[in-house]
Amino acid sequence: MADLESQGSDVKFHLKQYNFQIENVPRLSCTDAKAEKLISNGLPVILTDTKLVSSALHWDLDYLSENMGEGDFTVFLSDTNKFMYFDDKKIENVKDFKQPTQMIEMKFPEFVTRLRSYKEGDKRLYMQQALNDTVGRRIVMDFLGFNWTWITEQQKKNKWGPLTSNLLLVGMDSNITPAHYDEQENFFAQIKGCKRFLLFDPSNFECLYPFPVYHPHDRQSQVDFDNPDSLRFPKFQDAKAFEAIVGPGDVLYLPMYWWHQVESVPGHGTVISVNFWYKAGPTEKVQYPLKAHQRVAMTRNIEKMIIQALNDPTEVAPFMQAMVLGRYT
Ligand SMILES: CC1(C)c2ccccc2-c2ccc(C[C@@H](CC(=O)O)C(=O)C(=O)O)cc21
Ligand SMILES: [Zn+2]
Repeated sequence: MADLESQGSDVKFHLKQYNFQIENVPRLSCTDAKAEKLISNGLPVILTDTKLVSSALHWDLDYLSENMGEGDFTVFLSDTNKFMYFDDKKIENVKDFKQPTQMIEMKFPEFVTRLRSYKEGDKRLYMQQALNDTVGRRIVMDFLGFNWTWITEQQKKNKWGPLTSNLLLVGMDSNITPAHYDEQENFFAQIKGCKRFLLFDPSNFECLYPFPVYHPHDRQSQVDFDNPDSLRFPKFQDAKAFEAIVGPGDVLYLPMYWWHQVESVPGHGTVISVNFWYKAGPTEKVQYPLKAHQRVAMTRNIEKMIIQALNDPTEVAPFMQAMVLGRYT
């Protein structure tokens, strides 16, 4: 991908500014031993030459419109540029929960028409759809042309579990996926346009204040990065971000449990990506001190146990406070 810096600092200028510390994620060739080492240690790295999705670098809205077939595709609509994930199975746990986005199904050509007729004030769109067998045969050929040899080798070397899905993501530039973490390993392949990732090590758990596990926004940060509430979230300013800007052909290794906020860089038009989510491998044997992501997994299990035992979300906080305040504090 053309080096962003060579496109002058205007790209940097477009990027939103935050007041936490930001360092760069390394950009390396996938043949570089340092890259292998980072991946095996569960550290993020941008790989510049995997050819993982070279067979799809010609994808654009017209090509996809002609070849994505007759299926329905999942599109999220938002009144703002933020597309916050929510688990609809947990909505009943939170009184008057306000859904931040609307999910609708539509044919690909309709999605393209709406994208192209977008004007200020309209709802923004973000398509997020697992690639399935309803797609046309050209897309199947492109999909089969992915560098499965390389990625399957990575899966084996790092003892990951099975590939669970390939999400096709087609969005508008300036769309933002707010900070969250996933419980799967992720090779994120950029096909068209640029995306800026802000990544945070799982040890930033205390700085990013995730919603309760029973909340529809489980795994998402409660902090509004554009207007952080320093009274409720005093440690947010101590968060330590790693920035990764990916363009066509780049693949970002996004380790499981790493927080990420994803911004589609303005001025590059439609943004197309495909991610490769892998289940975790067999849980590594426990060594002390526990790794940050193991603490996160443990915290989640304890929250789930308490919620199940009390069977009432509103009782969870008083229960935990009674257990800890004045006894462990
Ligand atoms: C925001 C959106 C469309 C969405 C809405 C409702 C439910 C789920 C999702 C969902 C899941 C994954 C992504 C891709 C990526 C973020 C990005 O590229 O924007 C990312 O986070 C990852 O690959 O882990 C994006 C989305
Ligand atoms: Zn994610």
